[in-house]
Amino acid sequence: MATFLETMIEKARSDKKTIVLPEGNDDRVLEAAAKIVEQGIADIILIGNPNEIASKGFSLEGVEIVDNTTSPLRGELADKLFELRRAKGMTEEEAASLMDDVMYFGTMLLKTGRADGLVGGACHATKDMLHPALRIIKPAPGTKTVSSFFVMEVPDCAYGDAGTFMFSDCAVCIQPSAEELSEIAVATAKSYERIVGSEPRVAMLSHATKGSVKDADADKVVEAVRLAQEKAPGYAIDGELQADAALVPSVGKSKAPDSSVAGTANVLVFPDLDAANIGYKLVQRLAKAEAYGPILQGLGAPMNDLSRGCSADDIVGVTAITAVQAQQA
Ligand SMILES: CC(C)(COP(=O)(O)OP(=O)(O)OC[C@H]1O[C@@H](n2cnc3c(N)ncnc32)[C@H](O)[C@@H]1OP(=O)(O)O)[C@@H](O)C(=O)NCCC(=O)NCCS
Ligand SMILES: CC(=O)OP(=O)(O)O
Repeated sequence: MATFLETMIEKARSDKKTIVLPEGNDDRVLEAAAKIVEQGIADIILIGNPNEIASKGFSLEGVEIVDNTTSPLRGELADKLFELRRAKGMTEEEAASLMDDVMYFGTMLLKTGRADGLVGGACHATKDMLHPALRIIKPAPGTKTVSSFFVMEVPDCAYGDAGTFMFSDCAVCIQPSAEELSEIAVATAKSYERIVGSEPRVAMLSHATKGSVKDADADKVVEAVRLAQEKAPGYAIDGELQADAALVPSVGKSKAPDSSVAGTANVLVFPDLDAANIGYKLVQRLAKAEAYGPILQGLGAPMNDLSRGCSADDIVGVTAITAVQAQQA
């Protein structure tokens, strides 16, 4: 059976999109760009200094290299950025100087339709790519809360969909309210359906299962479950569930016998960013899982982050997912 990544690569190839990789100064990004182009996954725009990139010796035939420090597009992109952000207090000088920032420059290539998606974050902290994403690309119409997910592929795992899961929100919302958590749950259910292609079973995680503990944190999840079920009655969404009750059929049956999700969850929604970010990194490192993401959901155009600990192959994977998101946009 094809792995998740093989499926994404095959889909990406079927209708090739153009993806910006803004961090042309990073060897892992150059290695990934060479692989992406060689495998026909996407057309790539690399941002960086062409001489420095050439000196690294990667096979980058067919890759468009744009130097943001000398590009003739700087003026046009700065003017457009100023127009977009002047009401929020940005000056013309600030917009012009942000063209030195590869994340802002790359985001403006996406905003002006020169690319279909962007993947960055190999050598930038998440907030450095979230700021241009949220300020320039902005939430898609009808979306209030932009959030993120990781696709986790856990080897030798009988839980979830034979070891495939989505974890959310591991990157964006620091301390989501019950309302925001319910939006995250519904958005991740939709993402699971669209990206993984099978039916989501969403567990909203807590340190309590079905009233076993009563406190403000557990209550927040209980309220989020109520709101999510109200917003999206067609999806299997349940909680509050502890992780073992969500994943393990026998524990689910004993702790939450009436739950439609307990013991079978493939989408895990964590109560806050601490739990989610720590949780995905533990599974990635201790269970040797592949972790693709963080993939942003709810943005007006596909723009995705990477962990600074990513490998070249992780960048290839996130680029393939971004290209598939661009096909679905
Ligand atoms: C996402 C994050 C950067 C936003 O920070 P912030 O201080 O709210 O950002 P700003 O106030 O500059 O907001 C920028 C814009 O985005 C909007 N925004 C912020 N978070 C948003 C969200 N989750 N969904 C939709 N819009 C959002 C704001 O309303 C604002 O819009 P406007 O300027 O057009 O009015 C912040 O929540 C954060 O740092 N998250 C954690 C990132 C991280 O370090 N993750 C851990 C490692 S992966
Ligand atoms: C998603 C994430 O945790 O990113 P980083 O490891 O770069 O902080």
